[in-house]
Amino acid sequence: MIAMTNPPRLIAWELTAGCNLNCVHCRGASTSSVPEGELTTEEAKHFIDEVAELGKPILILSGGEPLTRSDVFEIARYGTDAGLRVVLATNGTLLTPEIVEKLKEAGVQRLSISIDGATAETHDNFRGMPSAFERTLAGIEVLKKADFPFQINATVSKRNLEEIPKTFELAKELGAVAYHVFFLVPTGRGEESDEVSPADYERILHWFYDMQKESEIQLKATCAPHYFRIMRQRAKKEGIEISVKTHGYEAMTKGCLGGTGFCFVSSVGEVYPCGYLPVLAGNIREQPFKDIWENSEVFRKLRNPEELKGKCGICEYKNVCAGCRARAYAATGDYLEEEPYCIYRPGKK
Ligand code: HEM
Ligand SMILES: C[C@H]1O[C@@H](n2cnc3c(N)ncnc32)[C@H](O)[C@@H]1O
Ligand code: MET
Ligand code: SF4
Repeated sequence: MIAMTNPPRLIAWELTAGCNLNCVHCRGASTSSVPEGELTTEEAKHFIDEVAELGKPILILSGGEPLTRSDVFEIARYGTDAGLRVVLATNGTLLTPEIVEKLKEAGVQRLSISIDGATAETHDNFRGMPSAFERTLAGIEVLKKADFPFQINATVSKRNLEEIPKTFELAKELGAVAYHVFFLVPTGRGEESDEVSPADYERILHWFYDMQKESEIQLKATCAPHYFRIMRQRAKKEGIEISVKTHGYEAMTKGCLGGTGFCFVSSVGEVYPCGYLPVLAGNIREQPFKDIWENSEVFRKLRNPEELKGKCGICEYKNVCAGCRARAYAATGDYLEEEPYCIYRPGKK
C-alpha cells in the first residue's frame, strides 16, 4: 500500500530576498541589493495554482521584505482567490495607510511584525537601522487605525534575552492578536555566538509556558521544538491534561513541522524544509510542487522519526519534539543528528 502524504498546512514564501533593513540575525542575509532570478509574477501565480491543487494551507508571504516587491498585492489577491489563507510577514517599517488598504483589498488576513527589543536601542541595533523601532511602531499605528489584525514576532538571542518578557508586554499593549517567539537559528547572518545557552533556552521556555497559561492572546514558540517536551513535563507535574482549552493551538501540533506540515520556498523557487535548513528538496521551476512535497528525499526522511540520530533518536519525546533540524545541521552538517541546544537527557522524565 502506498502511504498518503498530507498536504502542507503552512508555506512560508520568500517573495524577494531584498530588504530595506540589514538585521544582524537575518536567515536570508538580506540586503538592499536584490539577487537576480526572482520568480516572475506569472511564475508566482503558477506556484499558487499548484499549491491550491494540493491543499489549502496558510500562505505566508515573507522575505526579505515582501513589501519591497511591487506585485505583492497582485500575488496576495491571487492566493486569496485560490482559496488560501494569505498572511504577510513584514518588518513594519514600510507600512502606510495606502499599503494597508491594498493589503486589505488583496484579502490578506493578518500581518506579522517583527519587534526584537522593547527599547529603540536594542531593536535598532538588532535590525541594523537607527530609526527602525520608531518606524515599526508608526506602522503598527497605521494598522490599528485600519483595524487590521497583526501579531508580533520576536527573535530570542543573547542580544535581547533579558528584554523578551518586555517585548511580550509591548505586544499586548500594542493590541497584537498573537505573540510568536522565534529562537535564533545560526544560518545566513545569524551567528552561533548569539544563540542563548541551552540553560537559558530552557528557562525562557518555562517562562513562556507560564505566560501561555494566563495569556489572553495567542502565544507560539517557533524553532523551539523542545517547548513541546517542556509543555508535557510541566502539565504532568501539575496534573493537567493537555487540551486546546488548557494549552491553546500548541496542544494540537508538534515541535518542528519542517517537511511534515510546513515548507519554505525561496525567491528563486527552491523548496526547503524551513527557511533555516539549507538542504534542498527541489525547485518549482524544474519539478511540480506536488512531486517535491511528496517525494523529495529530505522530506521523506523528516517524516520518519526513526531516522533521528543521537539522543533525539532515543528520546521518549521524539514524536512531539524531534529537535531543530536546522540547528543540528549547522552544528554537525547532518540534519538528522541530535539537537545541540536541548539539556534534556532521554529517560530522565
Ligand atoms: C496562524 C497560525 C500559524 C501557525 C500555526 C504558524 C506556524 C509556523 C511554523 C510551524 C513555522 C515554521 C518554523 C518551524 O520550522 O518550526 C512558522 C514560521 C514562520 N511563521 Fe508562522 N504560523 C502561524 C501564523 C503566522 C502568521 C499569521 C505569520 C505572518 C503574518 C507567520 C509568519 C511566519 C514566518 C515569517 C515564519 C518563518 C518562515 C521561515 O523563514 O522559515 N506565521 N510559523
Ligand atoms: C519571520 C521571522 O523570522 C525571524 N528571523 C530571521 N532570521 C532568523 C534567524 N536566523 N533565526 C530565527 N529567526 C529569524 C525574523 O526576525 C522574523 O520575525
Ligand atoms: N522582513 C520580514 C521581517 O523582518 C520578514 C522576513 S524576516 C527573514 O519580519
Ligand atoms: S530579518 Fe527581515 S527585516 Fe531583517 S534583514 Fe532579514 S528580511 Fe530584512
